[in-house]
Amino acid sequence: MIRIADLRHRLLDIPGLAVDARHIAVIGPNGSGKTTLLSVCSGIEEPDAGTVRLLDRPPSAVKVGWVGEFPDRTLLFSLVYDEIASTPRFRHRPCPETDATARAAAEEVGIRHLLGKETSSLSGGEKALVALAAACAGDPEVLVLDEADSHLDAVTAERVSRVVRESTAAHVLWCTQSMDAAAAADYVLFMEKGRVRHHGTPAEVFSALEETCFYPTMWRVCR
Ligand SMILES: Nc1ncnc2c1ncn2[C@@H]1O[C@H](COP(=O)(O)OP(=O)(O)OP(=O)(O)O)[C@@H](O)[C@H]1O
Repeated sequence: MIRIADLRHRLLDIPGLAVDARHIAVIGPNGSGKTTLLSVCSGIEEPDAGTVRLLDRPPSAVKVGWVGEFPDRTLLFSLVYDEIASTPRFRHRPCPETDATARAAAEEVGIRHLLGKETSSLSGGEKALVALAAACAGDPEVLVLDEADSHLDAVTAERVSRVVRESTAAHVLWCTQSMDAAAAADYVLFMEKGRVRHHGTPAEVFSALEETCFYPTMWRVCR
């Protein structure tokens, strides 16, 4: 369960919200506060006021895997292997376990062939996959993806969706500009000007957005 109460942070103004769904898509116009909400829910930023609880705990007490919109800005290490291994290393896991975890995460995301490469030599999409592998290597309880699909071709985006579907995370908070991807979520939050304007199942939320550019293309085609 994700619970938000009296949350105010910069433009965010969310009086109350309780979501008991696994795959939650966060959508809305540019500048509506999606990244800000994800940052607060991940514990990256402390809210100015109010509370966020993930699994009945503050975000700082939850294992959160974060995949940002611009992996260029968040990858810390020069080697792909070290980037993925950094997650278990930061948790002081023993070396053999760290090695096995890093290799398994790379395998899961389909980038084992990149393990020996320099992160600076990767494409944008490859960097996003490395960031996802590093997030998965932490065995996250909550996985947060901020437009992680924005640099990916359709096949790679599907691979990311599969990894996310198969992850053991109790919640996946996924901000996306792909309304077709959001339509496949269990729950959708539509943000506007810092507020959650609509929330519910994809059918509930998109029925309110039918005349806007936020209506999924696949649904429009199939109507
Ligand atoms: N560190 C910051 N300090 C002050 N204002 C900020 C900061 N980060 C974001 N903002 C402002 O908060 C608003 C919401 O930004 P945010 O990145 O959360 O929107 P978004 O919905 O994720 O947008 P996009 O779809 O363009 O990524 C924007 O107007 C932005 O300028």
